Amino acid sequence: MAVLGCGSVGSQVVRLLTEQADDLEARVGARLELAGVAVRRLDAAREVQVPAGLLTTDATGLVAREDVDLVIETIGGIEPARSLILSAFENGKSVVSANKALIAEDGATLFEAAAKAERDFYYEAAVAAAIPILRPLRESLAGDRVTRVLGIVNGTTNFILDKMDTSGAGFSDALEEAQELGFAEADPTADVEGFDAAAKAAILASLAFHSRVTAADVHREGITDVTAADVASAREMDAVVKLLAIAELRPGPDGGEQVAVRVHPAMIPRSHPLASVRGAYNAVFVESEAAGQLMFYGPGAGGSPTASAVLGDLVTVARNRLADTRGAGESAYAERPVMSMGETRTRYHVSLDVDDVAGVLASVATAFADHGVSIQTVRQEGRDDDAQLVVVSHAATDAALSATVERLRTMETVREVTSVMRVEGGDE
Ligand SMILES: NC(=O)C1=CN([C@@H]2O[C@H](COP(=O)(O)OP(=O)(O)OC[C@H]3O[C@@H](n4cnc5c(N)ncnc54)[C@H](OP(=O)(O)O)[C@@H]3O)[C@@H](O)[C@H]2O)C=CC1
Ligand SMILES: N[C@@H](CC=O)C(=O)O
Repeated sequence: MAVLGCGSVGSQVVRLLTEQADDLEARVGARLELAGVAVRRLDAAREVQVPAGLLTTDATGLVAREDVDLVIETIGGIEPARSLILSAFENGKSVVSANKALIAEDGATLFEAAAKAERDFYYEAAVAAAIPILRPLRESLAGDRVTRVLGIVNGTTNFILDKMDTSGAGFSDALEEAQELGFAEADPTADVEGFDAAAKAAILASLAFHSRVTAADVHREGITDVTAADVASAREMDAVVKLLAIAELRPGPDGGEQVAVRVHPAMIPRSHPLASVRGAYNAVFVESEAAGQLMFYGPGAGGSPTASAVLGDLVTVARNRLADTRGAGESAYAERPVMSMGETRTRYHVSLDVDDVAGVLASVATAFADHGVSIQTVRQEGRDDDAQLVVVSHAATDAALSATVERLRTMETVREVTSVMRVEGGDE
């Protein structure tokens, strides 16, 4: 067996493989021998003592070795991870990976290579780290019909939004604290701009709906524009702001079904199970026809939790290898089109700075009505120069809401559209 990468995740994989070698042998039925650990720099400080002579910078050579039949990829990113995984399959090895970015971008190539080589490709760690969610979607719920997946799948952004909610802090201060505590990376772009969650959403949607969904199909908005005022406004509604990954089956225009996938901040009622997911934790809420509502909760990041999921996959792959069989693979796909964001329906919370004059409420209501967006509630906050209207709509398409907002921006009585946020959960 070979481990590629020995960073946060790879080092914990190596640690568990070493510390639990006897238990793993008992569970698998054969000793899992570590043949090598590929890294970029031999002299880098490591969180784990790698057994002497196992570190190498020749990942390609390691993958091709005859005494390696399982490869664990924890390098991350697109290249060289993709070439190394493809090379592993070409050389007849099975692969376990934690690489959400690669699977969301080009999973199809990897699944086809695994199928052609008749080898396993498992990647439970790629979404929500320690939380078993991909196996339940692929196997446990394979006989049911999943209709919706709603997840908090990024620990960094959940920590930041939770901090903003509990302390009233603004985004920058909460991010700074997340970085000081080691939750957010020095370059937090992938997390706060929603790229990480979008990759996970693509993988969840693919498995939940047996469709091919890539990261490019996911509508993505991050949390950098979420303000302390948005969070306070959510609190007024007894709601909380979360970065949600949402994948759902929706009726398409031709009577068929489409897959709608998106990542954006949204207000959800505090009574919703996802509202109580605090700090850097993750949770995935699944709705299916027969089972009803299921929730999967736990640590969604970190070396050790992620290594737990990697090792789980490793045991499955090793058992399959011994039995000379392979898992179900990813071959059976329905061709469901991806719905454009404009057609996606949700509720909206719109805050406006307005002139405090007679008729302003009616003119704002008319702008919504003219675009077919039904209003659930309107409230005025403040007076005179400080007047604000907060409008919460019933479910409407994104296109209709965007057109409404454009109209509001042209109205003389509307000084500024200060915030537009989606509302999930509760009545449509
Ligand atoms: N960290 C987390 O909480 C989670 C991570 N993941 C996924 O796990 C994977 C690994 O993440 P993480 O451990 O955090 O990443 P790190 O950056 O901590 O580690 C990456 C490792 O890959 C090695 N590496 C980089 N380039 C090469 C190369 N060309 N050849 C050989 N080795 C190379 C690095 O070597 P060197 O040490 O010498 O620089 C390093 O050991 C990613 O796909 C990530 O998305 C999934 C869930 C959670
Ligand atoms: N950066 C991610 C960790 C890995 O998936 C997060 O913050 O959740």
